[in-house]
Amino acid sequence: MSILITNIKELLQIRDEKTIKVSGNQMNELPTLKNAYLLIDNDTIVDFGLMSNINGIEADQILDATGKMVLPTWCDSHTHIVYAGDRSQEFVDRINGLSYEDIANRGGGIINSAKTLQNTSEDELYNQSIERVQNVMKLGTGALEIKSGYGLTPEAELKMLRVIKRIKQEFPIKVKATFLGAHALPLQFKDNKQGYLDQIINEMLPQIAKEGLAHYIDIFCEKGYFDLEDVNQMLSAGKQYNLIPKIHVNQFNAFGGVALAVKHNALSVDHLEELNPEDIEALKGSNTMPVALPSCSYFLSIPYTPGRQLIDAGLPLALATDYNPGSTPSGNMNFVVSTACIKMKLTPEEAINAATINGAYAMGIAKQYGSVTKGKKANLIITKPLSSYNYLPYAFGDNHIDTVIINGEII
Ligand SMILES: N=CN[C@@H](CCC(=O)O)C(=O)O
Ligand SMILES: [Zn+2]
Repeated sequence: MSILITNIKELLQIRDEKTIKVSGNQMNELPTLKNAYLLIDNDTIVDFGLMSNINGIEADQILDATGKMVLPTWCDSHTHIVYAGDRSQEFVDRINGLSYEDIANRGGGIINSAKTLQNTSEDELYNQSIERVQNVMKLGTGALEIKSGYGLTPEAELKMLRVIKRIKQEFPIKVKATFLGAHALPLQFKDNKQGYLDQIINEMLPQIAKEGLAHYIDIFCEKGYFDLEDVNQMLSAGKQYNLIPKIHVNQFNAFGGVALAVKHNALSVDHLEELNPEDIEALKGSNTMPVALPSCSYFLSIPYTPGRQLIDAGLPLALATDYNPGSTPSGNMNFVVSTACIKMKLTPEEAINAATINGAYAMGIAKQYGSVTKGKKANLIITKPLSSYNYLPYAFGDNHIDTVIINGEII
């Protein structure tokens, strides 16, 4: 099956196969082609160019993109999209004055979601999760990193990871799984943190490795959750099973987690709402991608990651949703891109780079996703007719998407 997209007003994010991330000033460059065509063969982008050179190209299906933009689908490198139930009551509690921390301290928060998930069957968890996956695909997301971490027992963590595996097998969207056993301390280990870490290391990790259920390992490095010593222990244990680190760090407090993650050669450091000059220094010259989650800042009314400062320091930046029931009940990457421009002062070029090629890098898939490149997967958004690509982040909250193609399939 081949698809030819013709008369594209502007084809965005065209790159050669060597570009796997963009940093600093390069982030403000978005290579494009005006009045273009693009040819898909099965699941792959095989050709693109100017309409004036289209002569003789044929295909099974023609899509006319007059007035429309075509760009790579979003790569959402940080989600918790597999969860059970919701926490809308906690949302109301926060409106009425409780803080996120107050709610966690009285047994709500992550522990609340874990309780619900433990009492939900694997099939039911799958059904609730795929509804969200189908929605984000329609919103233009073509790749998803998905974390465990709402199980907090060996059975429930494995249940989450098996659901992620099933999603990976059943849907055209690219999925990468991350094991986040160290997301919070379960109540039964309230006074025995090492006991829980031992359970992760001795019971969960070997089984996860045996079933090939995860690619990455994560830990919530935060006051009241897990400290630097725990991070060391967890990331070293993960390494024994070839799990690459991607960590939650600096959401509420900055105390050296970024440098430690870099020392462990983490693929990404995510959140960074609190950032010290030492953190920026630690990231310079590393292979670690800083990831901002602006919808989380929006929803919790916490500071936005100082993305401008990171980019101005010559660093790369990726954007992701953090889709989860507690701090970000939304998987809309279009909103993330708008919010990064409006609140973090990224330019549209920087935000699009951060949500495509750099997002792909932050989930280890940049060789096949994140740009319009011959040989890469045919994951594309065709917009409605737009005056320019600036209109995408500018007119926030509206749906500007006409068609989504994932793995060569029209969604
Ligand atoms: N910060 C830690 N984990 C999630 C949210 C956890 C929750 O409230 O359920 C996050 O990335 O924001
Ligand atoms: Zn998260």
